[in-house]
This record gives sequence, C-alpha cells and structure tokens, in this order.
Amino acid sequence: MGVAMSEVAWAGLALAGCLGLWLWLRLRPGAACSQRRRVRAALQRMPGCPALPLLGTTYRMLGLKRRELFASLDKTTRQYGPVFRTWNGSHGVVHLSEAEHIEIVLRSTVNIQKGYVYSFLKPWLGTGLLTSSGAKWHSHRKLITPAFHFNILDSFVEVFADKSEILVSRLEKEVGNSKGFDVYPYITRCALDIICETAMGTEMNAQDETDSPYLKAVCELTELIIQRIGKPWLHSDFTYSLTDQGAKFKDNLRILHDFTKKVIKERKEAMKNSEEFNNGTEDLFGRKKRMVFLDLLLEASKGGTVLSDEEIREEVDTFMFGGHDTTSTSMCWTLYLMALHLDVQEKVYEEQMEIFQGSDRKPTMKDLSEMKYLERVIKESLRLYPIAPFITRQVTQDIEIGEYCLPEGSQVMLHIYHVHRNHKYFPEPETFNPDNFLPERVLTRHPFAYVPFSAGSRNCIGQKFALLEEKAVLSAVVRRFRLRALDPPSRLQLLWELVLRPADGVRLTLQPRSTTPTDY
Ligand code: HEM
Repeated sequence: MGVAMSEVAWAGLALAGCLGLWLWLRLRPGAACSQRRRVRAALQRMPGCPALPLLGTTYRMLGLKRRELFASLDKTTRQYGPVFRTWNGSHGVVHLSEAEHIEIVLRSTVNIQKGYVYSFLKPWLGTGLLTSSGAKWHSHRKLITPAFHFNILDSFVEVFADKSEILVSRLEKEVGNSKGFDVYPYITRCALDIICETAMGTEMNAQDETDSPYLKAVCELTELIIQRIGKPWLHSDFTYSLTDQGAKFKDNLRILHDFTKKVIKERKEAMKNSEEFNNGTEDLFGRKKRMVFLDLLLEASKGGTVLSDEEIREEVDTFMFGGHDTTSTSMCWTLYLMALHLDVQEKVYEEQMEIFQGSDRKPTMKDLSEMKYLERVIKESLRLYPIAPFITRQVTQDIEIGEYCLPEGSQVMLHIYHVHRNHKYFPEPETFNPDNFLPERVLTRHPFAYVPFSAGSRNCIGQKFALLEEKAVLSAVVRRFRLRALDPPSRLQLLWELVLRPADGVRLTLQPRSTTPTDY
C-alpha cells in the first residue's frame, strides 16, 4: 500500500483535473453537450438545494459520518417533497417517492438500465443480472428464471430447516445473557450457509466459525462502495485505484473473487468426474440430489457457447451478494420488531403452535405456506425497513412525471423507503402493524405503494426464495425462544450500505419457550 497517496492529495488533483474537464465539456459543442444542457434545464425547474460546480449537491454530505448519510437523505426528502433533484457531481438525479410516479418508471419497458452508481459494483459483480442491461440481461434473466421454479425452491426447504436448526443451537449460548447480545452476526452466518448450499452446492459452515474472511470482505467492500458514491473525486477508476480506499477495495475484491472461482472450479471438476453426479438422483455425498443454481449455469455453459467462465463467476458473485445480505438484514429487522412488539410475537408463536401442534419437527413447504401471519409480519418489517431503500435507473428515454420531464441522460432515484412511509397509502405510516397486509387492505392500496422487491421486468428474481427462507428461519427461532429487544426505535440509527441496516446491530435477550415467561 506504499504507493497509495492520501485521499486528500488525490481529491485535490482530481478536482483540478475535473475542473478542466468540466470547462471543456461546458464549452464543447456536440450532441452530448446538448443532452447535458437539456438535463440541466429540466432539473433547474425542480425543487432542490443549490448546486456547486463539480461537487453538485454532494457538498452537503461532506464531513458526514457513515451513520449520518441515511438521515441526511431522509431529511432532504422530507424538506423538498415527492419530486426533487440533486446533483452527484455532474450527474443530475431526480428523486421520486410517490407510488403514482414510481409506477411510471417501473412499468417502463425501455428505462430498465441501472443508474451509474451500479458501476461501482461492477469490479465485484461484473455485468451479472443485477448490473447488466440490454441483450445480456434479457438472455441471462431467461436462463436463470427456471432456477427459482417452485420445484427447485421446494427442494431447498430442507436446507433452510437444517441451517435454522444449527442457528438455534448456536443461539442457545445467549440464553440468560441479561445484558443482551447482537443477533446480527448469527443470522448473517446462517443466511450465508443457506445461499452457499442452495446456490453453489457448497457447505461453507460459516456457523461453525466466528470469523469468516468472506463475510468480512463483503462488509468492508459494501462500505467502501457507499463511501465512493458520495465522493465525486473518487468516481474515476484511475484516481480511486491510487488511494488507500482503492487499495483496500482491491484486497477485499481478491478475497471474494478467489472464493467464488475456487467453488466454481471444484463444482466443475466434480461434475466432470462423476457420472453419478450427472445422471443419478443422489449427490456426491449420497444425499437426494437437488439442482443448485451453479449447476444450472454450468449445464448451460457446456462447450462455452452460452456462458463463459467469467460470466458464470459474475452470476455466482451476484447471487452470493443478492442472496445473503438482503435476507439476513430483513430477518434481523423482523426479529427486532417482534422482540419489540410482544403481542405480535405471541400471535406468531400461536400460529406456529397450530401448524406444528407442539412438535419440533422441521417445516415442509406446506407448513411454510400456512404461515400467513408470519408472512404479514415479514412484509410489514420490509415496509418499515426496506432492505433496498433506494434504487436508481438511467433515463434512456424521456419520462413525463406530472408537470416535469425527466430527460434522457438524467438519473432517477426511486425512494422505496419513503413511499412505504407515506400516509397517503398507509394511514399510520410509522406504526408497526402487520394487519396492513390483510388481503382486503392490500387490494384497496395502490399496487406500487409497497415495492420492497421492486416491480416490473427488473424486479427481484429471488423474492420467493427470500420469503421461504425467512419463514423457515424465523419459525425455528420463535418456536424455541421468547425474544425481547433492548433498544427502542428512537435509539436506532439507520446505516445505508447498499442494504439498510441498523448501525449497531440488533440487541436482544432470549428466554427459552420451554420455561415460564419472566420479566427479564
Ligand atoms: C428480503 C430479501 C430481498 C430483497 C428486499 C430484495 C430486493 C431487491 C430489489 C429491490 C431489487 C431491484 C434492484 C434494482 O432495481 O436495482 C432486487 C433485484 C435482484 N435480486 Fe433481490 N432482494 C432480496 C433477496 C434476494 C435473493 C434471496 C436473491 C437471490 C437468491 C436476490 C437476487 C436478486 C437479483 C439477481 C436481482 C437483479 C434482478 C434483475 O435485474 O433481473 N434477491 N432485489
């Protein structure tokens, strides 16, 4: 890391360079320039705070701590209303937080290209399903969709149940710890084990070790990406690669890529070497064979005609990221809310008792489909704490939003967090109320007022997987323990790091269900 210059020095150099570039771009004639002028003119009509050359409106974020970023954007949104604009350096971003407006964007079959901020994910995920666009996205989405077919999900329920069993056995050691403990690492390791086995057919056994280098690298990398988004002078790949942050990013990237490459290589060799693996009904370890996501990709890439090795790596990294950080964070929020609202927790428990009649057997797909109340609780948690609070699109064709035009070349940011907390659609938006998801209420609500998994053609491909996994894990925890939260919502700080997390984790206390409740 000896060659890395300080971030401040590079910021100075990059600013000087950018100033020259900015002047050149402004004075230069041509199509790109006229598009920029159109964007500027259109965004000038929208409310928003004053912008500075080069920095745009990001100067408002300078000096903020990580945990102050989300609160700052929340405050700006409440100040400027349902349509406003910001400037992230030279990128004009229009922010929308009403269901009617979000619907226009998500229903579009043209404006499906992700916003420029996703380019900071590309060194890690390449152009996998989340970040790609155009023909590549279309063909990969078609290829991967069968991996989430009901029959395949059905075969995963056993994995969800096995990993949940390990989770509750690990949680036993926290029983009686009256000071409380952070449940977040336990849930994350469980979710990681689940995605590894279901997506790659690999046992990671993250629940057996407390220090997973993979997990540590994911956490550091996502934090670095968010920091980079808010600092326009780090947007250039060249500048970034010369900073300490860029060097740290590269180190973490190597850990993540080495891991996925190793898994793919091993699976490929196993596939090649074992006839039983290819034709039989049992896997290499004699268990009932299930089609994992990676097998589907390897199958499709035989002969290298459909998917190259690099494309497989990109998709595996995308699913490893998309498939564990999201569900683990969502489960933590649900646990927190149940631990805070004991009446809701008791109703969840009663439903479990009805389904399992006191037995501690593992759940089946049928059991999971009967957990209607738990499903409402999970959905309500995702309303209050959507894991992806904002998603962005590149506007590739003008969009009309009421009196405004979002011109081609601008970015649009959809505020899932704010539409979920809008009293137009949810009468008491700040109150946790699973009955918001009673079928009759859902029917009368605007269909785009609740979009935790996004909607339209680029919706979340893993949403059914996520709900099943969460039900299985949460069912196991609630059947075994009474939960109590230590922190009221007023003490929680929200951290926006690609996913929306509680800044200090989720502190709980546990009491076994087998004992009489105490006022612990
Ligand atoms: C509670 C859990 C989850 C939430 C809240 C969630 C949310 C989302 C959202 C909002 C998007 C749209 C992103 C955008 O437009 O930029 C998305 C896309 C995606 N999600 Fe999820 N997700 C969850 C779980 C999962 C799981 C378990 C997987 C995989 C196993 C997954 C894989 C993906 C992929 C690959 C995409 C990109 C789809 C495309 O563009 O075609 N997600 N997710």
